[in-house]
Order: sequence, then C-alpha cells, then structure tokens
Amino acid sequence: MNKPKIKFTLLTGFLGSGKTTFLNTLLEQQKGKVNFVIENEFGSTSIDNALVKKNYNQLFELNNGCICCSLDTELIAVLEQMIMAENLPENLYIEASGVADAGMLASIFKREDIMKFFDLQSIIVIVDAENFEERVTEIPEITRQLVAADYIIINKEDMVQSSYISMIKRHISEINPFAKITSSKFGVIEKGFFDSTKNINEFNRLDFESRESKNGHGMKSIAIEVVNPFDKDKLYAALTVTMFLHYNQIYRIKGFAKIEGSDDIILVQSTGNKVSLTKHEYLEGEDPQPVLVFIGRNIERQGLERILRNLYSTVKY
Ligand SMILES: Nc1nc2c(ncn2[C@@H]2O[C@H](COP(=O)(O)OP(=O)(O)OP(=O)(O)O)[C@@H](O)[C@H]2O)c(=O)[nH]1
Repeated sequence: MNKPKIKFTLLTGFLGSGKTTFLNTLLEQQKGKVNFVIENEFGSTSIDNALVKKNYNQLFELNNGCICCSLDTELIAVLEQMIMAENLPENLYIEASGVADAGMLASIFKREDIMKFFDLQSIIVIVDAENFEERVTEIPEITRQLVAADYIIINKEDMVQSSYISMIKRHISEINPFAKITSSKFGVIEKGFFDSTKNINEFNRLDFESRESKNGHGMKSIAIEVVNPFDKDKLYAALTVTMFLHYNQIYRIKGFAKIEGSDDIILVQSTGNKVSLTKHEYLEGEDPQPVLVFIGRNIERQGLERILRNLYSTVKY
C-alpha cells in the first residue's frame, strides 16, 4: 500500500527573528498530530533543541552549517531515514538556520526521489520588526528568504509602533507581492491565517532558485564553553557593549551560562543590539551545558574570548 505523503513546512527568517518561538506556538496548536521537527542551527552547538518545547514526536538536529547548502547531503540522509521508518509523521516542520535560503531548500525537495514522499505545504518567513529595515539592506539572505515566502510574519510587534509595522509591510510587499503578510507578538498570529493556500508562491520560488549560488553565506559561528559562573550584571554589560559596538558584525549571541551565587542556568539571548539573560526553565531530562555561541561575519574567537576573560580571570575555555 502506498504511504501518504508527509506534509512539510519550511520555516526561515533571519537570526533571532523568532522562528523557534513561532514553531512552539504552532506545535502547541498541533498537539495530537504526529509531528516531526528538523532543527538546523548555523552554530556548531545546538541551543534550539533545548528551546523547542516537547510538542513533537521526533526531533532531528542538523548543526554547524546551513541545510540549504553545506548540510544538504545530511538533510537528504535524514529525510531518507524518515521515509524508511515504519511510522511516518503527518507533518514535518523544518526550522532552517537564520541565513538559509528557502528557495534553495525547496529545490532539494523537488528531487524526484524526495518528492514522492514529501509534499511542500508552505514556506513561512519570520521577520524581526525591530531591526528589519537596517538588516534588509545589509544582509542579502533576508531578501532571498522573503522572495521565496508564501507567508510572512512580522514578529516582535510589541517592540515598535504600529505605523512602523505598516511601513515594513509595505516594504515587504514590494519585495514579495505574492506572499500573505501578518504581524505577531511572540509568534502568535490570528486564526485562519494559513487556511488559504491561494498564495502559494510557486512562481517566485522557481525564479529565485535559478539565481542562487552555494556560497556558505560568509557567516561564522563560534562556540565558547564558559565553565565558571559569571557575575550576571557584568556579563549583561559586557555582552550589551559588545553587541552595540559590533552590531554589523555579530548578528546573534545565544547560549547558556552559570551565574555566581545561584544554581540557575541562565539563557543568554541577543537580537539586534539587545541582550537578555533569563532563567532557563528546564524540560525533563534536559542538561544544558554552559556555552555561548556567537554568529556573525568577520568575527574572531580570540577577541570574543578576551571579552569573556576580562569578566573573570578564572573563566575556563
Ligand atoms: N519582545 C519580543 N521578543 C520576542 C518575540 N518573539 C521572540 N522574542 C525573543 O527573541 C529572541 C529570539 O527568539 P527565537 O525564537 O529564539 O529566534 P530564532 O529565530 O529561533 O533564533 P535563531 O534560531 O538563533 O535564528 C528570544 O529571546 C525570544 O524570547 C516578540 O514577539 N517580542
């Protein structure tokens, strides 16, 4: 008997725009269905696997590169493994790295051997309202993601004025007039947004693939183990200053750190030039390791280590 095709959804959006946050809201609504997730992090160390709440049946991780180019063979191996399994999922959600080109990814799924088993539902792109206008001019990957999108969610609407959201919407419509666009706070969108499939953007997707080259995006990720606890205020200040001074170089910091005088593990996140340090709520069986991952262009390990070392002479790497 022929197995039904696995419906899959591609989720992209620049680093820190809110992909994992949105995926969590989506999986929450999908409880009861058999959902598989593929997480692709640009960094060598996965942080997202601890951040995706466990509303999925199986999670595959592909780290240290981007599945649209450097990890495409690994992606195909995971898909083949999935097809061979006795119990197929109903849905597959792929959270691509923040620099992934969705058009390129979609082309992997157009291979005849893959298309027999997988059915692309839609490409969803998350946009960070706070820094979209600055980033879109300097980072070509953002435009590529938008061009390939069927649905675009302008996230973090709580961080900007509503007139600014309208302006971003207009700008995005010029880049991709075919996509359906909405805005959200923490990835929560209005009911029925995905109901219509009219917008499926096949034309743009095809057009875009033909212009793409595999260049690895020129991005680099550096993971630094931070075994010893930090003074929370000093860590916050140092990372904030670093993000401020290197806004055009460092696009994302995330990871876990220990804090002096506390058994808590702190989740470290940065987007734009803002840093947040929040207590990490453990999921069952989780054991997050203290490590900070920096993602950007022209970043060097030595300089980053120096910043952390200055906080503590005792920090071990
Ligand atoms: N204020 C605000 N913060 C948000 C919103 N959505 C997400 N965040 C925060 O933004 C940060 C990044 O969110 P993630 O969901 O991890 O972003 P991501 O796109 O998965 O990040 P990468 O996987 O590193 O590319 C986290 O600190 C979130 O809590 C929002 O709507 N408003």
